[in-house]
Amino acid sequence: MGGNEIVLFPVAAMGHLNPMVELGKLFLRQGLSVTILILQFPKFDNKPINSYIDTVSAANPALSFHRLSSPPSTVEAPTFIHHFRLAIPQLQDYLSCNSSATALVLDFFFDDAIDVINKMNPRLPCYFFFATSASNLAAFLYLPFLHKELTVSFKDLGDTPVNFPGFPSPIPAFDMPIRISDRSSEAYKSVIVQFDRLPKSSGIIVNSFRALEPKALAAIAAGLCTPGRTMAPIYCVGPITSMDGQEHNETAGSERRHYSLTWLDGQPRGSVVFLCFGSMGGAFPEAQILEIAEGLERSGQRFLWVVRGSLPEVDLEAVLPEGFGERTKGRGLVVNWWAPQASVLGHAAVGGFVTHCGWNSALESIVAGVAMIAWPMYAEQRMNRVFLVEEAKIAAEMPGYRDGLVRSYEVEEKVRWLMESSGGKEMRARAAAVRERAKAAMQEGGSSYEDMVKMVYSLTTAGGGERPTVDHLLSSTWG
Ligand SMILES: O=c1ccn([C@@H]2O[C@H](COP(=O)(O)OP(=O)(O)O[C@H]3O[C@H](CO)[C@@H](O)[C@H](O)[C@H]3O)[C@@H](O)[C@H]2O)c(=O)[nH]1
Repeated sequence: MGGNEIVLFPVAAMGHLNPMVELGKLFLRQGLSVTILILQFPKFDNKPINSYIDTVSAANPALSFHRLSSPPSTVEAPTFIHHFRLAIPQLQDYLSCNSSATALVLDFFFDDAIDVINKMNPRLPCYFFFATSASNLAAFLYLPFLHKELTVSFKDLGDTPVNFPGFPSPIPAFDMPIRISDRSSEAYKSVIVQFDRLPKSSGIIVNSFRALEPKALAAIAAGLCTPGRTMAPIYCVGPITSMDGQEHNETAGSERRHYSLTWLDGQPRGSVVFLCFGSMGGAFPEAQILEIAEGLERSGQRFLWVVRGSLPEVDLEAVLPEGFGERTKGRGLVVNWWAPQASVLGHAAVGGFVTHCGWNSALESIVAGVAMIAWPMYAEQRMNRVFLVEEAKIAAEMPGYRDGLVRSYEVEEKVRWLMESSGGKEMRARAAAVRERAKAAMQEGGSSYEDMVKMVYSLTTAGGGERPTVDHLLSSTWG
């Protein structure tokens, strides 16, 4: 298969870049060559992204990163989608100068490119990588159809349950992403166009596994989400997670090991609640930081909490209640801005995870077999909350997240419930069982493995030739 170059184009933000880099590594293991295009968006926090790329490049020299230069902006406050659109000519240039590219895998936010690429080179297969759940894919694929059925915006429907074929339970309209809550907005219109386009690709790669989301995958396969249309094949090859950028943190005794991991070494097995709210937002106002601190203190539980303020470095002394550090010494650790989350979740001392429900966080928790408390914040996270709480039943909802301020007693009660109650114990056992199903999917003969075989076959032979030999998909993350 050597010589086949797969070009990956992720959104250069951790939650999108990280899984696509992992996908690239899986392709490398199948004998394909891989180039990852990087287009930085000036408004993102690019420092951790650059250091992540440096670490990954050093550990995987065969993975080639190619940086596209930033196009000059033509609008005042560009979104990364505007920014990307302006860079499409650079993507075309790259592809026309690299005739060895045999397939292109685009982040699903870069749907605009497909029309241009199809015109430029109709023989180049173009796939999308869908960085969130298959259940969300089912819902979004149906959106262009629902649009014709509904006459009002989600924002005007309050808690009215909205049914999407394949989404395991109805979604309260309030829980649809804010970006698409107003049907007259540009963002909403572009999402309708986006999910009209995805089915026309050569395939959609989903970071999930079949045993986790059977209803969504069955509905998509039966055409219920795209009635009357041809639908691209779905390859469900996850959970793809990684500890990259964290590798040096793992080994006990390593000088560069993150201090949160060393601290966890001294905690009893399964005793610590980990709180972390993603890589893009997750910044709380001071009032919320105070409520969390008081709740954790009163809960009596052990905790490891990654605090994000509006600036990269929070003055912890100034924002935490006076004497908090002293009073929780030994049983609580507060980390500023960033901790190696996947490694933390994989540490035996961690027993629960309070999360913003970013899909990578959910998958990392599943891979670690850790139950969650769902505190969704933005993007599609409230939809993920519906799935994790109501369908998978490996998360419990943090009350109060809808009110804009979660109160200290809510934090206290929920954390205690997860760690001490029999209901919490059952949920933790369920999470451990889901981990085993995820692992089975990634092993030779498992569903994600088989989907990877099909995908590699489709990427490299365009439907002809032998069934490719594929290495199992398990990485070091699985321990
Ligand atoms: O202190 C931190 C914070 C984050 N992470 C890592 O950063 C990634 C975060 O990804 P995710 O949980 O998906 O959250 P976001 O970065 O917020 O991801 C965006 O992209 C996801 C995939 O589309 C969506 O599900 C989210 O809603 C959206 O906010 C994960 O790998 C974490 O391990 C760390 O290692 N340490």
